[in-house]
Amino acid sequence: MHTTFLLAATGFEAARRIPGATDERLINTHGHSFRALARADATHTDQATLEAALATAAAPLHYAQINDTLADPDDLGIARYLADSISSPVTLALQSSMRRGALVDNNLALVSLTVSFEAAHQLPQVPAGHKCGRLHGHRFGVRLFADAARCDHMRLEAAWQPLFERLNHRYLNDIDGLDNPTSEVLAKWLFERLRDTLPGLAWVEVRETHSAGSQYDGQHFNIWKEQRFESAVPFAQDGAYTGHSYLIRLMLTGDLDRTMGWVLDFGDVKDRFKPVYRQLDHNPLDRLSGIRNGKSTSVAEWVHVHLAPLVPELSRIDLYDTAERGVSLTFDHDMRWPLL
Ligand SMILES: Nc1nc2c(c(=O)[nH]1)N=C([C@H](O)[C@H](O)COP(=O)(O)OP(=O)(O)OP(=O)(O)O)CN2
Repeated sequence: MHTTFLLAATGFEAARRIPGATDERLINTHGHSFRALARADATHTDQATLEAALATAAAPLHYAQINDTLADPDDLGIARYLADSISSPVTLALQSSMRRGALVDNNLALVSLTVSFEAAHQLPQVPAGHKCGRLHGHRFGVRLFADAARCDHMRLEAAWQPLFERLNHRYLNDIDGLDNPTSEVLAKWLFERLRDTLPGLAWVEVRETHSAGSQYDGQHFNIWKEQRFESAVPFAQDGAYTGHSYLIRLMLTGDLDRTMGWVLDFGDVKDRFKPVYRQLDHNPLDRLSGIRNGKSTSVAEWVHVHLAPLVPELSRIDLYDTAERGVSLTFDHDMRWPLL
């Protein structure tokens, strides 16, 4: 059993000022390229309706002064306005800048901070010859989510700063608690250090590479591995084909392997996906045996059928055919959120 969610994203350019903001820069009129991502249960709506509803909701804000439309023009106010403007229930994630965002989902309201640091590390437990056993490094992406009723962006920034100073331009293995610095261990390390200073901390994300990362919420670990495949799909009644560069995100939930310090090696996720990937990439999707049609929901379901026996930890599949449109199948209730 799984739940199918539809994903739609849009962007808008807008100005705003936030009277009384704790961040004084926001009191003056300023502008952003906003991005909104809506997710709706497919039993309540269809893709075209969701996309049209999101576009209609965002239209009054595009090239406008948000204060003319909204009494509460901060990220949370905008996210709530967009969510409330869509007739089906949606989870709405709003990004106002590279760093700051908000997420609303029924009664849940979160603020987010996206940051990064650069560091070197090596994984001492991996088998000989594994590339991650060598000294290497990353620009690690970090995203923090906290309850908006108890925390704001300024508190997130203030809590992050001392951790940034401890991590940036360091050899992670030298830091107490990070002798095996997998992204899971790092997410837990960050969560445990932020929990006491950051009221309402919900979860911490660590993006280790362009395609892989992990999340920790104090109890559960989720990891993800993304890949792209290039495929043809029919798009008209007469069967004419178009093509997409699909992005698939495989999310896994599980306990940490005590020795390895990870749920499953990102490389193993990629290897187990390989036989499925080969059938998708550079192929017409509607001709795959067992696929209902070329629609993204049927492609994601087909991937699930073929991959779940190979990856029992699989808890969610996100599949985007464009940057603005996708589906998300969740096999575990907790995976409704976090949204990526
Ligand atoms: N579950 C985890 N698996 C792996 C971790 C980790 O922290 N948790 N870390 C590594 C390596 O450090 C590596 O740098 C990242 O792995 P991977 O995604 O395999 O690397 P690439 O981006 O180079 O992968 P490609 O998809 O082949 O480009 C390994 N595993």
